[in-house]
Amino acid sequence: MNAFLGLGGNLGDRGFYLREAEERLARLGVEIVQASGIYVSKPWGGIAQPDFWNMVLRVRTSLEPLELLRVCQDIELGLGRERQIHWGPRTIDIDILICDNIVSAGPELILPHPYLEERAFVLAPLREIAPELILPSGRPLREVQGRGEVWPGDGA
Ligand SMILES: Nc1ncnc2c1ncn2[C@@H]1O[C@H](COP(=O)(O)OP(=O)(O)OP(=O)(O)O)[C@@H](O)[C@H]1O
Ligand SMILES: Nc1nc2c(c(=O)[nH]1)N=C(CO)CN2
Repeated sequence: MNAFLGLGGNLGDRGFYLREAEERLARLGVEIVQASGIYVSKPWGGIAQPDFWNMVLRVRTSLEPLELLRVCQDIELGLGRERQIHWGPRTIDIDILICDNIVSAGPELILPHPYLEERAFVLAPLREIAPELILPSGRPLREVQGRGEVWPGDGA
């Protein structure tokens, strides 16, 4: 399965958590095919909190989508992610954005990610690594901006 993952965090050493999440994914059966640069973004969703660092990975894995979700959640927990406020601050969040052309609306996993087209902090790094991508809705990625302020960071 080919997939895109969205990573982000806004607590602690944000560069460390992004790098560490990438390394742990690779160790747990998720091959990193391509990684975007790191982007800095204003918090999306209306909660006052520190700026985020975000990036997107193109990955390949033999895991099923729900298995991939578990791996992502285990890494989040291992890196000190605590679920407190919905859309609130966190050390690391790993969202599954797209898995092949799988569409699912299960209780645990919604694919494609429901806010994919609304989040500039996801669309900007995705555009860097997949500029020709046609989004699951049929819209070309290059024409979709989403909402929110995002700019290329200077790396970790
Ligand atoms: N595509 C997906 N990727 C990751 N989690 C998902 C997805 N679809 C549904 N979920 C579910 O969302 C639940 C809440 O996830 P989480 O606490 O990371 O939300 P959030 O990061 O605050 O918000 P958001 O998912 O909008 O980024 C998870 O327990 C997971 O079961
Ligand atoms: N800029 C930005 N804003 C967010 C982010 C994020 O990763 N980046 N994640 C959220 C919860 O998933 C809520 N808001």
